[in-house]
Amino acid sequence: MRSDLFPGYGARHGLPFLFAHSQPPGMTADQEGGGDEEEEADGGAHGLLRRHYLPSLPLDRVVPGHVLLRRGAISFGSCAALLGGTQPRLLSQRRGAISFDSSDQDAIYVRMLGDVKVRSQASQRRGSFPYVEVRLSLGGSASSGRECQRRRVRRLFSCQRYLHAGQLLNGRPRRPSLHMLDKDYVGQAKCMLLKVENWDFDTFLFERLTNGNELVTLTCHLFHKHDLLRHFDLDLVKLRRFLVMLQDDYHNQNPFHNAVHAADVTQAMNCYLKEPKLASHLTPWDVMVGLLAASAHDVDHPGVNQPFLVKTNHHLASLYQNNSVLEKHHWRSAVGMLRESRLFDHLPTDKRHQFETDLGSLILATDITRQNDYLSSFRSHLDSNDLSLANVKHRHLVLQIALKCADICNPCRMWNISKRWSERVCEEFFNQGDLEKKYNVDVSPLCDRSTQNVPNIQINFMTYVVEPLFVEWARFTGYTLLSRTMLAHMRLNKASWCSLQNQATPMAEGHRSDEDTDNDDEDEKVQLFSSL
Ligand SMILES: Nc1ncnc2c1ncn2[C@@H]1O[C@@H]2COP(=O)(O)O[C@H]2[C@H]1O
Ligand SMILES: [Zn+2]
Repeated sequence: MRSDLFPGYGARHGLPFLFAHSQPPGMTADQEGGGDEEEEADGGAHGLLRRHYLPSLPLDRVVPGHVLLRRGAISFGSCAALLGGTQPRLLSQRRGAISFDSSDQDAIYVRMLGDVKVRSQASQRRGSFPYVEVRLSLGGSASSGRECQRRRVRRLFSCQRYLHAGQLLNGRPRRPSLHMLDKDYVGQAKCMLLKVENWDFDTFLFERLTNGNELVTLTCHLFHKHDLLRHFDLDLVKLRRFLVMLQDDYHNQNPFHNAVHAADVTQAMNCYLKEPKLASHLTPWDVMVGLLAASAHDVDHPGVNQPFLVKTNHHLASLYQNNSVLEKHHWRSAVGMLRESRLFDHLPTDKRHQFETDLGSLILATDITRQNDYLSSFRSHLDSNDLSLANVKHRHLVLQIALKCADICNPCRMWNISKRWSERVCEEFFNQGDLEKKYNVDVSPLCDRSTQNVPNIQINFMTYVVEPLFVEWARFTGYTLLSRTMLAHMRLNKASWCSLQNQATPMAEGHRSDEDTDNDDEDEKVQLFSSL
């Protein structure tokens, strides 16, 4: 690995934050940043206490007070800091933009990129690696500084966040050319919502018609439709505030893992919740957990996969011990936002905790590396015909499977929509591969654009990941029209990719992309995708 993958160096040279988080081997945090270290009497039985003052790196930033209070972000919002323990700036370690106390296990979550203040400065970009460069290029002019300051102030008025979701204030790129057409677009978006239960719902179009507010608009609509606001006595303002935060924390610049994907998965989840076999047993609680898990399941996704985070020693990988790293991060981020929004403040504590636990268990099920565990459990229940949906545990398993299906349902959409998702997901893989080459780390399977092609990736993904899951789902639903439609689309799409495969860029010699999969058993083929 090159030394410039490591912190300090990364931050100073404008390299991605993703790389600016750990220490070069053999170097302490203090050495790294030239920070001071001093010994203080703590006045207690411990005698002398060694404290590490964190260095101020060029890209370091002050964490504003309101951020300290919000979301329990890292240690600065975790119990130790809130209860008057260690001060954030005196914490024992730093990782990239953020300081944290590694001994504090109460942190709710760690933000991927730093804090809100920073994101509002680089309002056009979110995400890990292009991020620092954008910041640097914005850093120069006084007028841009003033504009950033203004934006930051406006952002504090959180009511504006939901009134003007998706625009200026929440850091999403403004979309050109709507202006006078806004009203027409809103009308058309409403029309689309009338058919929100149709499988041919086009989330890309919905994104345009809602001017980038697809996730907020769709989820709010579904909450109304399922009468969840009334049932749980929810405050609409708080719900919108939560959803705007959520939408805001998806990274628009990810070709695939962005808020449109979240909206797409939420729409699919709603279709599955409507399946008669399931719908008749679902409680409002199940519906609410299912919909919110779908909306939140990839929040703050950095556009690279877990192996990438592990091999670049990303702080999230160590925080979550290299295990379901991204999924845990999505879950904890969502919990942080839920708490900040106070959406469930009126519910009893045990209910709130129950909701957070259920949300986590659904989101963690989307970890594709665990696909076979869930699939075998589901299959064996179907084989023995012992699923009882009156049983809360069985219902929960079915909800997990439903969310898994929703997460990878893009190959089961109509060709013109499905193809766009396929191209986007491969673009994200290849972008990661480009980064890996650039920084001289192993290129992940399927991420090398010089040896892979889209049709081949799609055919394998459908054959070894999508089809086995949807076949079982169809069996569970009793081969409903929706299940048959999805399988039919998937098979047609696969045939289309097969015919396109012949025209695709030939693989480099010795690197046929199916080479790795030809002689392996199904499990290994799934694992190939699991590494994504
Ligand atoms: N069309 C697709 N082709 C290949 N991989 C996909 C496709 N759709 C989803 N995936 C992968 O499936 C994974 C499901 O979990 P993730 O959202 O973490 O990341 C997703 C992608 O890595
Ligand atoms: Zn997803």
